[in-house]
This record gives sequence, C-alpha cells and structure tokens, in this order.
Amino acid sequence: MVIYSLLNSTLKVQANRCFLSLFRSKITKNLVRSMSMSNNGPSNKIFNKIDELKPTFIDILAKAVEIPAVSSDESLRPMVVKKAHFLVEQLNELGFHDVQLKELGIQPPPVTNSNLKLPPIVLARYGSDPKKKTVLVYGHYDVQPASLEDGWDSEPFKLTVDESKQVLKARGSSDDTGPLLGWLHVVRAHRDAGIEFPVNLITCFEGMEESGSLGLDNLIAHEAEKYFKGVDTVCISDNYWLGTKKPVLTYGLRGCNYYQIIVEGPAADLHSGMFGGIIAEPMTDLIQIMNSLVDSKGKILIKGIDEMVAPVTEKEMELYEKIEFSLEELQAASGSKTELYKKKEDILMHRWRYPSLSLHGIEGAFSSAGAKTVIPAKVNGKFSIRTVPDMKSEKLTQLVVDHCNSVFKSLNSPNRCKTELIHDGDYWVSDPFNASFSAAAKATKEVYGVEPDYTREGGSIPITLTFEKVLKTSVLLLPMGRGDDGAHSVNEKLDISNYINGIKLMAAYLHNYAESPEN
Ligand SMILES: NCC(=O)N[C@@H](Cc1c[nH]cn1)C(=O)O
Ligand SMILES: [Zn+2]
Ligand SMILES: [Zn+2]
Repeated sequence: MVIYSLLNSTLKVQANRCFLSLFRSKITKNLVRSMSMSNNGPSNKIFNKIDELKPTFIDILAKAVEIPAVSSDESLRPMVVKKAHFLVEQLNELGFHDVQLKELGIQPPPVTNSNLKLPPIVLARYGSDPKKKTVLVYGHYDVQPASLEDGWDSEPFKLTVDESKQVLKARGSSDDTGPLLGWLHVVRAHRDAGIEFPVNLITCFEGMEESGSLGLDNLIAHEAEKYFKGVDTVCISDNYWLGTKKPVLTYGLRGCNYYQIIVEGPAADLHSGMFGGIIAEPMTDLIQIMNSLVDSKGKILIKGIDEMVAPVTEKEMELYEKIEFSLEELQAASGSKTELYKKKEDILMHRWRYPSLSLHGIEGAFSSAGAKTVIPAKVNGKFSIRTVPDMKSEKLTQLVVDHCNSVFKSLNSPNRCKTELIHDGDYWVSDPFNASFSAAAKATKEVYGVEPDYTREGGSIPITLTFEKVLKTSVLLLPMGRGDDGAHSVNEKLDISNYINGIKLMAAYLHNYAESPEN
C-alpha cells in the first residue's frame, strides 16, 4: 500500500513536471513564433503571385479532373490509384518531403470483387521546423460518378473553362479536387514568390471519401504518434458556402449511414409476359419496403429515430437568426421551387440538425431508355440517412433492419430479403471559438472584406470527428466553393473567383494561424 501510494505520488510529480515543461516549451514556441512571424503576415506579394499563377492553377486542375477517380465504381479503382500517383508527382515537384502512399488493404464487404484494394492515402510534409506550428490539411481525390447521359452539358471528366460565366466545370472541380489542389497551389505561390512558408504542412489526401472513408480511421490511429505527431490543428476544405455570396466557416456536419435492401427471387431475369402474374417479383417487394421508409414531406417513418434527436435549445435558435440566407438562391441551386419549407429557420434546421432519409437508386433494375419487358431477378435498393446529435449508428442500423424485416414479413413473400449497412460516418459539431477559426475569420476579412457566417452543413465528411478525437486537435472547415456548385449533381462547377480567392484564403489562414499566440 505504502509502495503503491509512493509510486503513485512520484508518478504524479513526474507527470506534473512533464506537463509543466511541455507547457513551458509550448509558451516559448508560441512566443518565438509570434516574434518571428510578427509583421510577416500574408502580404500583397503572395496574393499577387496567386493572381499571376492563375493559368497554371487552372491547368493543373484540368489535368487532375481528367482522371475519373470514382471510388464507388469498382471498375474505375485503377483510375483512383492513378490520381493518387498524379498527386505524388505534384507533391514531389513542389519540394514536399517524406511523400508516402499508405496502403489500406482490401476493401471490406459488401463488395463485388472480394480482392479489391482500397486506394492509398497520400501523406506528405512541407517543412518540419520545430519553431513553427504544424497544420494537417485533409482532402479527397476521389469523386462521385458522372456521365453525359445524366444530363451534363459537357464531358464531366474534361475541364470546361466557361469564360462567359467565369466558372470551371468538371466532376471534382468543387468536390474536392479543386480545394485539395488549393493547398498545393499555396505552396507553389510561396515558393515562386520566395516567401517563407509560415507553418509545417502535412497532407492527408484520401481516395474513398465518397464511399465512406474506409480504412482511414485505422490509418489515423496508427499514425497519430508517428506521421501525425505534433499536429497543432486540422483544416479541411471540402464543403461549400451556404449561398453564393457570403463566405462561411463551418463548425458542424451531419453523419451518413448508407444502406442497401437486397431482394432476390428467380434464378435469372424473366420475361414478364411468361412470368408476370405467376411469380412474386423482387422489385414489387422492394418498392413496398422503400415506400415505407419516408413520406413525400421528408418525414422518416422508421419508429424510434425521432427519439434519438437532441432537442433544439433557445440558444441554438438565436444562431439561425444571424445567418444570411436567400430562398431564391436555394431555388436556383436546386433548379426548382420544390422546397418543403419556406422559413429560413426551418430550412436550415432540416438541413443541418434534423436527420433526413434519401432514396438513391435500385441496382439491378431496368433503367435504360426503351421499354424492356423484364422482371429483374435481384434488386438492391439503396438509401441513406443523414444523422445528427445524438443518434448512434449501431442503434440506428438496428432500427432500420428491424423496420425493413418487419415490412417484408408483412408482405408474405416467398422471395429472400436482406438489409445491410454499406458504410457509416459520424456527425460532427464543434466549438468555433479557437485559434484556428479566428485565423480563418481574419483571413476571410483580408480576402473577401467581410466577416464570415458560421454555419453547419447537411453533408458529411466522415473522418472529421476522427481527426478531432484521435489527434486531440481542433478541426476547421474552410470551404472554397459556393452552395450552387452542383456537387454530386450534373454540371459541377467552381467559380474562377472562388478558386483563386480560395487559394488566397488558405494562404492567409496559414499565416494568421502561424502568428496566433494560441494553438
Ligand atoms: N464534400 C463532402 C461530401 O460530399 N461527402 C459525402 C460523404 C459520403 C458519405 N457517404 C457517402 N458519401 C456526402 O455525401 O456528404
Ligand atoms: Zn467532398
Ligand atoms: Zn462529395
């Protein structure tokens, strides 16, 4: 007992000493930084260089978007890997060091090819000066699928520079190839202008974000005390302004649980003239189940979900009042007047802080032009639920599976039905009052001349919470694109001004963060 308490107090003294010396070294580091960085903020010189490099930046984006790195299409996996190699070339050319492609192993089920390798994570460093702060920048080089038949006005994997609208159109231009390249462009601008880079930069670029960030959680845990040791903050540019005019800083995201319902019956697709009316059709069963998930007003019909959602507080209500929002801009972004709510508060709350369920598609169903009289033998219905505080993924999945099983049972069908989770990613809500957010707010003022709005977002970046928890750092979401960029939709674009000003914003943010007295 005596030995234990002695040991215990010795450990405490040691821990305190260790904490004090860490604390002292942190203060010294910050003093040295703020002394060496004072009067050395983002200068006109760097902004001018960014303007001057505009053709180069557009050219590099054109090369990058030409690679159809669609992570959800197994047949295009070599293209995702090719894009990782493209980034490695760029990083090497810019003088990054310790450039590594981290392999993540085989993609877990459900997957068609059971030997499919996950695309690598691209890690690289720019600088490793112990006197400087270290910023980890995350982005994803994979993209959503896109094809001309979906209704694109031009080839999605070819950059169209639309001079009249002053936009750059291509899949990935805004989500997330353009913003990811922005970080590399910041380095190029400093290098070419002969300006000292203000921080140590670490890149973490993944190729599976659009498909659940599989494997990245493990890599972050594994590298926390290795490659990512000493990271002071994480910055992610993979979301959008709320509208088209006002820059924003984002402190919250919804999570995403993605499911499929597989219904199978006959051994092969059948002639509906010969078998229609005499066999149970998988598609008919599937449609009934999918129809039971959500109503046309967006209300989720699965029991137990509403009870998991955190109640709205008065303080939270006040936040919505301050935000600049235009219904007309939302209508323009959706290309319709089909909104379910008219009031700003209702729209923002249903986008940011309530769950939603979207039906995405049916694999195996007849979907081409023409009138094929087929009975599909096996159909997979895909849907996802955007999650919010305090929903728990496992509990949600149990509710979803129980619901689908119970509806299928009520159909009394001889077919087989299985509902499964394809991937999940947590929601994230953080405190926007820290050194990183302050540096970004100052940068916004410097580049755009206005204070940013503070927003949450309805979309998901599954890895955000992992960075915060595992690296024990703040995470800032610093969007480059606008709310009408058409991410995941047809004719995705990035305004040229957002691209160029976004690069300036990144540069100014890094300088301001370097100068900030806190981490
Ligand atoms: N720009 C972020 C983004 O588009 N994220 C995706 C992530 C996701 C989750 N499940 C499938 N993809 C999103 O849809 O929000
Ligand atoms: Zn994205
Ligand atoms: Zn996306």
